[in-house]
Amino acid sequence: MTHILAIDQGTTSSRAIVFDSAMKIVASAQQEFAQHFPRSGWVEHDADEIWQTVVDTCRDAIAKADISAADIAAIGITNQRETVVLWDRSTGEPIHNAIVWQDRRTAEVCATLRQEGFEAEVTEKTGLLLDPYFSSTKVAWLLDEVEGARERAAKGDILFGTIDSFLIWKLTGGAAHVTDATNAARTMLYNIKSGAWDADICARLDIPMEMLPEVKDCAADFGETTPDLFGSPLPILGVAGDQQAATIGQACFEPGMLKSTYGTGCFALLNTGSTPVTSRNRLLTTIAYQFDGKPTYALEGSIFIAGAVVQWLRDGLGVIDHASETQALAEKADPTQELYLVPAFTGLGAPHWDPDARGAVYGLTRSSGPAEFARAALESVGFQTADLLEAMHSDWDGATSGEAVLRVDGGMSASDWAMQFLSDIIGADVDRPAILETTALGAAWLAGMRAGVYPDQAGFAQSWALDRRFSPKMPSEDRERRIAGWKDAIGRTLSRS
Ligand SMILES: Nc1ncnc2c1ncn2[C@@H]1O[C@H](COP(=O)(O)OP(=O)(O)O)[C@@H](O)[C@H]1O
Ligand SMILES: O=P(O)(O)OC[C@H](O)CO
Repeated sequence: MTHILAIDQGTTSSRAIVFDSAMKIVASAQQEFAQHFPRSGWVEHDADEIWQTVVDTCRDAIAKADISAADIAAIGITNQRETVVLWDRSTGEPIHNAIVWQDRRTAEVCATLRQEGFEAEVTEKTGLLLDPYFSSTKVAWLLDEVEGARERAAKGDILFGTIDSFLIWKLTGGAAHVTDATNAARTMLYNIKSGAWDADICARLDIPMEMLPEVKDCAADFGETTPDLFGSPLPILGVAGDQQAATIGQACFEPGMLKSTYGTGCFALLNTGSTPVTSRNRLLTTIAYQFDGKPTYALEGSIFIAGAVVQWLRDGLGVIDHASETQALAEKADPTQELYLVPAFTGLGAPHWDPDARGAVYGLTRSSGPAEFARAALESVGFQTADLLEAMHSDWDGATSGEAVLRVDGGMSASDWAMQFLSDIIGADVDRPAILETTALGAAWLAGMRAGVYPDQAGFAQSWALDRRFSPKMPSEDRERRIAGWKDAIGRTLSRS
């Protein structure tokens, strides 16, 4: 029993990864599932389909690893956060499609609650902003729209959970209705300071507390899978939301340590230690991880478009066939042209939070072509990160102490060009680890540590290995000019400007 099975349930695909006793990946399986867009701005998933992809990929990964369930010491789960599932306690059937974190259907409700002055209380208690991104208003929407749901929820017959919670319910055959503190922290119903569901917020949104799961540490006993699923029962011993799992996988365990994950979007988390820091710059305060009942907090900045700007070059403009071609294009771009591409395709996230802004390109000349666009696209990710780090530094003194290093992961961190520009523009070292699967690694470590097969926190931190460090090379006057150019571009793009 030396292997660990990590389930990484993401927004577009489910993955299962088997790690061996040395925390090395031995096999993995991945399945995409359908995205449903019933109306403009609405995004749904079929939770049953997600469940099926999770079971299939787990079985597949176990088979590929050429082991049996009896060789697996524990399961760790990491998941897309905020997405809401409501299901029937007696049948385990979802009562509606899951409403995904990207879904904007509760924008008006949020605006009204904000006008009524509710945001201060929400931020004070949950560390979040009154935005449709988070779970709570989606839960309220479902209780309003599905006939009889609120009454049944009040009797405890309908349960709420984020994806981790729903998966655990299914994996354990309905034996456990639980979640972990990092997922709870994204619901906008959980008081991150007192560590409890907040009765006032639940009452204000008319959400019966009977439907909420029990909240546990990230490394805890979440239940055991039914024996029929994988051949023998497996304990679920680790759970964390995907961005928190990446923070853990990157071993950002000390205050001041910072990671940024570059997938479709980008999520940067700065460990601020045992005290929650309130942002003056509209960053989120969240729980990075929780052990022994003690939360460690983080400031989080979310950017909606990172790798997706590269997808746009491929699918929208058609100037590349593969994401990796951006490197060669950027290298041959005309150095005298300074294009600024603001990828506000779906509005701007932190620190601007402008849902109505739309994308723009500034500085075009007659000789601007694919190479200049590719370079501007990669640069936009660095500039957006610089905005987040500036906000973090202004929010928290600890962010500037010690050796400032940004640890990166996610698909886009494979781009050497983008990572060098990132280092140049933030003026700090950027470290890319040997294992880029940091999200799954984080979940696996939580479970393996709890099972006693993986090292403790200090030992795990020591095992973190560098692939490559990118250090700033850009002269400071160039950096200042480029940042000023970006700020000007952002200022022109904001819908309020
Ligand atoms: N070599 C590369 N250069 C630039 N961008 C890349 C490269 N490889 C992948 N990407 C981008 O990374 C993203 C995929 O990263 P991934 O971590 O798999 O994302 P997600 O988990 O959000 O689906 C895509 O948007 C893709 O455009
Ligand atoms: O599934 P991902 O990797 O796009 O991550 C989604 C985030 O958890 C949303 O907050």
